[in-house]
Amino acid sequence: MVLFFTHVCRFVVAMSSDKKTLYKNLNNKHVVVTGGSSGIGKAVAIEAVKLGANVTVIGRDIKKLSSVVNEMQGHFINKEQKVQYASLDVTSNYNTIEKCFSDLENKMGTIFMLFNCAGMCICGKFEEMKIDEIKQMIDLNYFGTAYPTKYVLPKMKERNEGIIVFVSTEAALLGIYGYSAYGAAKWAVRGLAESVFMELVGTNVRLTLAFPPDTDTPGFKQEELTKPAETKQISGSGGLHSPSEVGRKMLQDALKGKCYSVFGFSGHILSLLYCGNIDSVSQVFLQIVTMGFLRAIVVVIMLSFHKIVRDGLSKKKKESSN
Ligand SMILES: NC(=O)C1=CN([C@@H]2O[C@H](COP(=O)(O)OP(=O)(O)OC[C@H]3O[C@@H](n4cnc5c(N)ncnc54)[C@H](OP(=O)(O)O)[C@@H]3O)[C@@H](O)[C@H]2O)C=CC1
Ligand SMILES: CCCCCCCCCCCCCCCC(=O)[C@@H](N)CO
Repeated sequence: MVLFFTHVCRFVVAMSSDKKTLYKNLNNKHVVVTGGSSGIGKAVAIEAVKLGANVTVIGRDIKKLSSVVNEMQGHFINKEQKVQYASLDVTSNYNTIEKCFSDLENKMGTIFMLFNCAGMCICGKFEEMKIDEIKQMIDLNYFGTAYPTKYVLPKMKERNEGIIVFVSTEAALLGIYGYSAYGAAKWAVRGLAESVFMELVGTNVRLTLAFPPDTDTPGFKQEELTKPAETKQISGSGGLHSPSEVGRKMLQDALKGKCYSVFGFSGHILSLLYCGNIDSVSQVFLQIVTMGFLRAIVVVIMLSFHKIVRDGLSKKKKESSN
């Protein structure tokens, strides 16, 4: 029985990740990575350099940016390759974003790929979040993705080529305790992607929506400091992944023109169940045949998450009565 289940799972993962690569290298192509100075974005930037791309990394802190530029130079695969950074707060108003992106294109050519990796998570129960934090989550995670995308999208459509990547989270496939303000912003990113998918039908422009699980980045280490115990326990069940593994997979999926990029077992299962756009015939087939069964499994998992929350409540009650 266990063996059968393992084989079925392997088959499911293999089927849901089959697709051919549209672009084998990125020679002479300009790739922009927001949040490219740390964590997942930095891993993506380095992988893109290894494929021959000219890469721009965007962030606020110039020290971090210039150190990544140095690191990227160490991975050049041809003499013509160029890298640069731009210090930009992606929560700025649209005019500022537009000006910065237009300067970048003047310096390094039209943008072929945009990775929206700038983002962060402030955890906590919704009623305990500061008003500023709730707004910051939307400004950074949603508008910080929507505005750069608004800039590149019409140009890509005009040239009829280009790839955009949105970085959401597994916590936008399932509502999770402690990820309320952050999760909502990442659900908005997912919502934007789902509509843009249909607006791209009939064009060669591609959008990839990524759902990373916990990933061991500087941002993750920071968020762990204030993360509620319940959130740690629930989120941890998706495992802890390395930024290079997540960055590489994200880039590969984007180069395949996939709508979705997921990581690990939990990501594959959740994406089958919470399906949106059509990625491949085999994936749709799998969704149709596994839907009921997977729903049952995820309900059991969700009930175990509810138990974690209930246990937390009784622990806090006990502590306050002592
Ligand atoms: N790590 C994880 O567990 C997961 C992360 N994600 C998402 O992946 C993305 C990357 O996360 P991760 O690598 O962990 O984060 P890091 O904190 O390690 O890196 C974040 C990057 O974004 C930049 N950034 C932050 N705020 C701004 C801003 N206002 N304007 C421009 N750049 C900004 C940072 O540079 P600087 O501070 O100098 O501006 C840095 O380069 C985020 O969207 C995150 O929500 C999703 C699921 C899991
Ligand atoms: C067999 C079926 C498997 C289903 C298991 C469900 C597991 C749910 C795991 C949710 C993980 C959420 C990670 C959020 C990471 C994130 O966004 C933050 N680290 C922000 O930086």
